[in-house]
Amino acid sequence: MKAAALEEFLVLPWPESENWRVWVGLLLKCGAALGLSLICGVTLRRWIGGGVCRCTIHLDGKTVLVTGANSGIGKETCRDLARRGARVVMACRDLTRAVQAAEEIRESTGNGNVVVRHLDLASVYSVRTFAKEFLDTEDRLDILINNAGVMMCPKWLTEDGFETQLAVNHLGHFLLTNLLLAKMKSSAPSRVVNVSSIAHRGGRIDFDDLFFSRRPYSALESYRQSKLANVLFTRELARRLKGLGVSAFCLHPGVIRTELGRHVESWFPLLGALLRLPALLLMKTPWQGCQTTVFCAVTPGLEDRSGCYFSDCEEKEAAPEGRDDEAARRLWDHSARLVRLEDACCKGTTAGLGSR
Ligand SMILES: NC(=O)c1ccc[n+]([C@@H]2O[C@H](COP(=O)([O-])OP(=O)(O)OC[C@H]3O[C@@H](n4cnc5c(N)ncnc54)[C@H](O)[C@@H]3O)[C@@H](O)[C@H]2O)c1
Repeated sequence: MKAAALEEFLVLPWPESENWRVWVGLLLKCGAALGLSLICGVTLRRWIGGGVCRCTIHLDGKTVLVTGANSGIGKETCRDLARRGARVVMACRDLTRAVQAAEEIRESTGNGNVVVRHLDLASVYSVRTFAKEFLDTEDRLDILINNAGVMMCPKWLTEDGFETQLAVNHLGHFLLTNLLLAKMKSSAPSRVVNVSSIAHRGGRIDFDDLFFSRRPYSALESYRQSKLANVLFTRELARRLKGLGVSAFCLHPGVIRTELGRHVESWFPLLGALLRLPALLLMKTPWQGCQTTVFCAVTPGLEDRSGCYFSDCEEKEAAPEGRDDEAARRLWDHSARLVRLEDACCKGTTAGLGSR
C-alpha cells in the first residue's frame, strides 16, 4: 500500500460511512491511543505509586547481612540500612565490584561500618566457609537479607552437581540461613528476609527432578521453581521458628531495572536493544526496588506476619502453590539432604529446627 493510500485508509471521517476500512482505521487509532495511555498510566504509577517504606527507624548497634550486595536491589538495600546506622556486611561473589560498592555506600551514607565478605552461593563449600567466618567474627546478626539471584541462565551445573538457578536462589540461601540461625536466635528479635518474585506464580517444584536431569531444561521454569522455593522456604522457616524470636518474610520487589536480565539479553540482543526505552519508562529504579525489602526488614510489629509474602510494602497473598504446607515441608527435607545440613559442621546451629 502506497503512503497516500495508507493515509486515506487511516483518515477518519466519523463513522457515518459504512465503509469497513473506516472502522478498521478507527479501531487501529483507538488501539494506539489505548496502548499509549496504558504506557503513560503504568509509567506514572511506577513513579508516583505507593510502595515506599516510610519507617524511619534507626539500626544503631544492629548487624545486617545482605547477599548479592554489590549491584541492583542488594546494593540499594545496603545503602538504606547503612543510612540507618547498622553495621552492614555485604556478602558478594565479585569482590572487586563489592569493594567499589562498599566504598560508594560508605561515602554516600557517612557510615564507615560497611564491610565486604566473599560468598559464592553456588558452592556449598563457600557457603560453609563464609558462615564459619561470620560466626567466628561477628557478635550478632539482627537481619539476614537473602537477596542474591540469577535469572534464566543456561543449564549450568554447580561444583556440587546442582542446577545453578535452584542452587544460587534457593539451596545456597537455605544452607546459609540454617548455619546462621543460632546467631540470629541469640540476637532476637531478628528477621530473615527472602527476596522472591511474582514469578513464583505458576511455578512448580518437581521433587522427582529438581535439576532438570530427566526433563528438557527450561530456563524460565527453573527460575520459577527457584522463586517458588523462596516462598515455600519462608513459610516453613516461619513455622519452625515460631516462638524463637526470629521471623521470616518473603517478597516481590517489583519489576526493577537491574542486571538480572543479562542472560535473557545475551540470548536475544536485538530484543534487548529494542526493549531498552520501554524498560527505562516502565521499570522501577533499584532504589524503588529495595523498598519492600527494607519494609520487611525494619517495620516494627510485623512479627505476627512471619511466613507471609509482601509486595509494594504491603502484605499480599502468595499464589496457591506458595501456600502449600506439604510442599514446603518436603522442600525443606529435600534441601536439607542435598546440602547435607546434618553434617558435623552444622550441628548445634540448627537446634530447635529439626524435622517435625
Ligand atoms: N530486577 C527485577 O525486576 C526483579 C524482579 C523480581 C525479583 N527479583 C529478585 O531480586 C533479587 C536481586 O536481583 P537484582 O534485580 O538486583 O539483580 P542483580 O543481577 O543486579 O543482583 C543480583 C546479585 O546476585 C549476585 N549473585 C549472583 N550469583 C551469585 C552467587 N553465585 N553467589 C553470590 N552472589 C551471586 C550478583 O553478583 C548480584 O550482585 C534476585 O533474587 C531476583 O530474583 C528481581
